[in-house]
Amino acid sequence: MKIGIIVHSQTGHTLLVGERLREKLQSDGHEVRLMRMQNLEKEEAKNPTDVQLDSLPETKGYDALIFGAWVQGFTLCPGFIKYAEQLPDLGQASVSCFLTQQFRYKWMGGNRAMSKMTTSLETKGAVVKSTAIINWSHKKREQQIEELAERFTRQYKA
Ligand SMILES: Cc1cc2nc3c(=O)[nH]c(=O)nc-3n(C[C@H](O)[C@H](O)[C@H](O)COP(=O)(O)O)c2cc1C
Repeated sequence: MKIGIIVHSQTGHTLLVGERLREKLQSDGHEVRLMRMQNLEKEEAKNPTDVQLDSLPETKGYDALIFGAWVQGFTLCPGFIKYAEQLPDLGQASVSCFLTQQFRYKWMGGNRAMSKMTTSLETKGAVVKSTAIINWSHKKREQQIEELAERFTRQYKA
């Protein structure tokens, strides 16, 4: 399958998870494109309207899409909200989502951010199949990333 992984990553954590996922998907025989976007200038803007993105990755032309973003101020980073708002209709596409966050527990912003992330994509017609949250300071972070790559990859037929 042709799979697009689209991540918003400011300092590189979410990108790194995207890279791990790409490796796993590729080793299963998929054709994968990983696309990263970042905020320009006001890097930690709190309001999506104040965010300027360096790119708007294309969602067309893939058999499956995976989105990644991060937790900012106990909710979804505004850069991803801004990106999701401008997306075209995703036409019932099955998508998967993941988040990274610094804190060890998902209830410290992760769950709330994931709920926003899935809603923002569902508003565009997507059907969210799988979700995952990586807690960056958790001692089992490596295991979390491996589990994510394994579980997400299992959904697709090579
Ligand atoms: C302004 C700001 C606010 C943040 N707020 C939270 C938060 O509420 N909860 C949390 O767990 N991590 C928080 N973080 C940490 C990031 O979610 C974490 O470092 C994430 O992995 C960054 O992803 P990136 O490296 O892909 O940009 C915050 C980071 C920044 C810069």
